[in-house]
Amino acid sequence: MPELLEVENCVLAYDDIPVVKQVSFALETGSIGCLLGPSGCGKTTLLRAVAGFELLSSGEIRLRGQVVSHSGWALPPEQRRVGMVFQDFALFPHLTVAGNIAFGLRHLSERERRTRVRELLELVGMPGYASAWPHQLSGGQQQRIAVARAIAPRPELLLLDEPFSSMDAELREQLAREVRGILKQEAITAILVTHDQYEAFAMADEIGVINQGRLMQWDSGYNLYHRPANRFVADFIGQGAILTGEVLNEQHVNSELGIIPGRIPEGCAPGCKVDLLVRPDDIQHDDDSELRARVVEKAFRGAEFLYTLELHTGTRILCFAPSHHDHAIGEAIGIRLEIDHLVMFRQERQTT
Ligand SMILES: Nc1ncnc2c1ncn2[C@@H]1O[C@H](COP(=O)(O)OP(=O)(O)OP(=O)(O)O)[C@@H](O)[C@H]1O
Repeated sequence: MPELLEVENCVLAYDDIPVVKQVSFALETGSIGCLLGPSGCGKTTLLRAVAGFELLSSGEIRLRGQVVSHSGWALPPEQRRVGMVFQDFALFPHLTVAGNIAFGLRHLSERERRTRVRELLELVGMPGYASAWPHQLSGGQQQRIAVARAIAPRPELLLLDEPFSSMDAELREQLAREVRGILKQEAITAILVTHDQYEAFAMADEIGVINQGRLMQWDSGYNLYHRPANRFVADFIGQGAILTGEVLNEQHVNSELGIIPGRIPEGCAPGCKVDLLVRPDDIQHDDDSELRARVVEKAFRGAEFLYTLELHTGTRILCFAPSHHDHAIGEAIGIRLEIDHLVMFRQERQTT
């Protein structure tokens, strides 16, 4: 059985300048994917191509195995059974909440329409709001109604373009989780576009990190954090420091933090220089450890402090410590490595 959506070797260009370069990924029915990347990386352009608003320079897009876009041709958006939710609340101000949700249901009888609107209001947790007007709703409520309106006609695929970006970080994550629950209940396949990794983690099953039009890695949030495919993903996802190391043998590397075991990148002989990714959770504060580092910055995070520590070499690393370990700036504290998988990349500049 084919995947619901297949994007294969897609290239998109504006004025002959490619902004999406050879991107391929696939989504199974019921799965939520995310295109994540910095501003201008091409994620909206790619989403618009999936919707049918942009023409491909080359490549192919298939829905249920049927080609809907290929070089220079696109099945029009209204023939794709694709729903969309945008960043700015696109509710019709002159229609009530019920009128907005019913907008795409004109093919149904009056009774069926009323039943579906009631069902969706329940689903988005706003059963008493049928006759409210959009301006009477909060931003989060408006976006919930926008989602209800988009999924009312049961699209095969729902596309969400930065739907929560005008909200503050906490509400954004909460709404992303809620909308995930709604989509999962209705078994709707969806693609979210965002530059916010926490929103992506809260909502998506699979995330594609894009940089300058190229897909760097398509993977679960867990793997992007713990097994980044390259330096860009390692820097973009989560926090951490990059240390320099030198390969000692097939299993060990020598670094500013001592000799550490890890999987040596392919083609790296002893003596090869590598970059090591060290996450804040890889470093444990331990008063009894001989390895010490100086506190240069600290940020209170409630249960924890995020310490920026300087090693004797001058390199800075990050460390979470329970907030009852309240150390002063300038103090040298004991640290211990607790690295499960050491992530390392071959340094690009070397020739050996
Ligand atoms: N209509 C257009 N004409 C010419 N260039 C465009 C057009 N739309 C987008 N671009 C360019 O294409 C590149 C990708 O834009 P796109 O909007 O897809 O990025 P994005 O990752 O969604 O960014 P953002 O998060 O800022 O919306 C950018 O360099 C942008 O300037």
